[in-house]
Amino acid sequence: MSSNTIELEAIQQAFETLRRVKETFAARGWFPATSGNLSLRIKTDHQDRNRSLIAVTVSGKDKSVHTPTDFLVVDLEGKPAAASQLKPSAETLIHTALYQKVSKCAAVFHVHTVSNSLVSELYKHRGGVTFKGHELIKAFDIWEEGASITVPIVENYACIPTLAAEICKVLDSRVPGVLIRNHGIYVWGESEFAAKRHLEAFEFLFDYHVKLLILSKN
Ligand SMILES: CSC[C@@H](O)[C@@H](O)C(=O)COP(=O)(O)O
Ligand SMILES: [Zn+2]
Repeated sequence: MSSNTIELEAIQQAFETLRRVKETFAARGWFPATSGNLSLRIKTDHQDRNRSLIAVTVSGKDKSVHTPTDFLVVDLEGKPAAASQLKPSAETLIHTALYQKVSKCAAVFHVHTVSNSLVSELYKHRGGVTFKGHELIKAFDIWEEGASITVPIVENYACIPTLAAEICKVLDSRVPGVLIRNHGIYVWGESEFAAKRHLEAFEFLFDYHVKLLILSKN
């Protein structure tokens, strides 16, 4: 089999995986008003990380609808790997920055939810939000009893290279996610499975926290 055929198959596989993730998250209402974006590192036969290709969602589409043009391939600079009319996510440079900065990063997911936005607004002044003693912290592969994690929060800069740089400044190797104030969350993992598990755990913690705050006010 030629390396072109292998690469083509890897691209198709990545698109299919992203399609399944997109469908699952859309069913949960995690892509309101065309927001959110997803990417996956494409497994190719070459080992050079700097030559990696990334499958990413096309910008501005209704992510609850399945079409033949929902994804495209970009390089680590965020440039389309082949001539295309399709526009990669406006936030592609955040994805590419994470693939370059986080070791073994293989998938990056971004969603806007009411709970992640509320938590980001409530705790931005502290630079992060801390969760302690939750069973679901184990989803981040942290197993000590009573463990705590702090999810960093950055300002929502309109300039994407600035936003990407700010995210890279606050990375914590134990915590695979960063909140952006009144915007959403970026989450990653060593596989699509791990990134999805991480995102579900973060969203559980945010929902729990917001509901606890409401209940404690009554
Ligand atoms: C329509 S609001 C959301 C966008 O501004 C952006 O934050 C977002 O998440 C989606 O952008 P996209 O270019 O579709 O990947
Ligand atoms: Zn966004």
